[in-house]
Amino acid sequence: MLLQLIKTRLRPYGGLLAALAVLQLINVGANLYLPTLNADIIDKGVTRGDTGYIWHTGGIMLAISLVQVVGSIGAAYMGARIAMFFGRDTRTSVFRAVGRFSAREVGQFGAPSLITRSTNDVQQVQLLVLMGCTLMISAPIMMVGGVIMALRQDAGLSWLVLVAVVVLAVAVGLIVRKMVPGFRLVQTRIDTVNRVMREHLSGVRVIRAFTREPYETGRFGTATDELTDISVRVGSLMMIMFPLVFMVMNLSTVGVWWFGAHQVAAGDVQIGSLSAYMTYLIQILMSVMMATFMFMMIPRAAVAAERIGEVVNTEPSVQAPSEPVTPENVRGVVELKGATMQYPGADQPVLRDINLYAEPGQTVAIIGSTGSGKSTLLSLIARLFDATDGQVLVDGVDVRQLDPTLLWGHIGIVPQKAYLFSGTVASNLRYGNPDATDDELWQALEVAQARDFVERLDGGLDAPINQGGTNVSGGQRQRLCIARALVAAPRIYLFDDSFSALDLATDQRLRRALAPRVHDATVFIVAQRVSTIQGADKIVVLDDGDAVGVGRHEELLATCPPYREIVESQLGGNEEVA
Ligand SMILES: Nc1ncnc2c1ncn2[C@@H]1O[C@H](COP(=O)(O)OP(=O)(O)OP(=O)(O)O)[C@@H](O)[C@H]1O
Repeated sequence: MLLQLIKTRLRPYGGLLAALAVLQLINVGANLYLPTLNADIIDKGVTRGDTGYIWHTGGIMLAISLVQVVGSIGAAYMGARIAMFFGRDTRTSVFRAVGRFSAREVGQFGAPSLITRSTNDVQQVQLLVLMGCTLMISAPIMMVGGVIMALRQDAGLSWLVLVAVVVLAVAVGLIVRKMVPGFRLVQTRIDTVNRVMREHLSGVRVIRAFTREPYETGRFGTATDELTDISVRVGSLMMIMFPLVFMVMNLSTVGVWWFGAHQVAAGDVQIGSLSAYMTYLIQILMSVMMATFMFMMIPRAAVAAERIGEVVNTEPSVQAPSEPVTPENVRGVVELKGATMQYPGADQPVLRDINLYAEPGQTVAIIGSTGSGKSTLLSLIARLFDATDGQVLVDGVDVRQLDPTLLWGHIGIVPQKAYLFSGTVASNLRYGNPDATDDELWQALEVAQARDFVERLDGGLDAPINQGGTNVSGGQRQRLCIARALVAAPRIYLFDDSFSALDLATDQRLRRALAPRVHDATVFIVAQRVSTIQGADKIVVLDDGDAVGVGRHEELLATCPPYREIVESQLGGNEEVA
């Protein structure tokens, strides 16, 4: 997964990678040549007292060092650019994948995990790419080149290099194997910390009201302790690597001096060659150490890449058809034929065999007890979920055959949990219609009974709105969401309990103003209050997923006992209210 992700994402940067390879070659080539020149200065210049040779070779060394500096800086710059591009592209791909998800997939991963995956996980792989750009090319060349150059100096001590490299490689391999499961746990525990933190922030008022701070602090403490615990365990393994590398390096150096001194004494090797050999051995072991760095990062990046891959490769359950039907004009006729819906993992359907027909100009109200499936029914129309059985049709076409973007473009949804985006009142209202004029925004606000309060806001239409709309009241938020749907002027309106935060008088005024505005659209209203819906053309009474009654208010009063019960409980038998 890791390799595939890196390959796919780096494909567009072939040119930059080639430039990086050239710069790395220059850098490493210069690094490898310098000790040989140094040996020459000692053996041919210093020992023979040839000052001219020392100056000449020293000059060449200086020039090569300059080239090496240029190569090294250039390679670092290119590597950083490639890694940044990689991070940006991968984050974008995760963001796009999440954008295609239906509510089902978002629920499956959970928002905190999706955030960790698009930030921390991407960063882990990005770090590896950065390291890779710096070491992937230079470390192997340095290793192989170092071995060749060392052999050229003195073949008698090559067994030492071999032993050192094998000992290091085996030890590192064993440690890395132990680290992989640890890294997986680290990422999962970061998810948990994020989840607890998110819940704490969103529920801060409830936590205070119920004085549950000690409990929440405890919960957060446990989550961070668990993360610390596994991080320390993995970190300890990581820390073993450095002393190990240095121990091998130091022992090898002692070995070279020990055995080399005997050879110098016997006159088999010159002192300059031994010093160059020493430098090459250090270079070889340094490159093994650099490769070790990479190996340390690979397991964590592999886990992160797997988690990114899970998001990017998850097929959304709500799929766009391969050959979508694209009607020229959407009228907004909605029909449900035997629609049944069962959430994944649930024992039984939350909606059973729902049949319903609504056309433009009609208002359909849906009423029923909590959890009876009202929001789910609206979700089916908007194709936020697909019916597990039966059909949902818009203008006679199964919604699964329609291009989802086209369908959503004709649906104005006011969700039960009113949500506003960070920005201004105007930017929120224009969400579904960026070209709407200020006049149109004011008209929509007027219908939604929000004109007065927006006029009073500092800045009016340009008044700032916080993320989620937390700087306006629940009722104001609901009215802004209604206005937002009106500005988009869709063919089908879905109001999911959108009037619940309004007082009775405002609710009544809003419905009166709304009626002429949506008279040629198909309107669905989910409501708890009978007064909100009793004028509807059709009322659907849901009871535990079954439509136990469909008809007008008077009809249902006469024929549908569950409806009569609801009416009596709310209006005390006086059905003429509002
Ligand atoms: N994403 C989901 N995954 C699993 N079950 C769900 C999901 N959404 C809703 N449910 C379940 O489906 C049932 C119907 O939920 P729905 O939100 O449609 O009810 P509702 O009538 O709109 O309720 P309310 O009046 O409280 O808003 C509930 O029992 C709920 O627990």
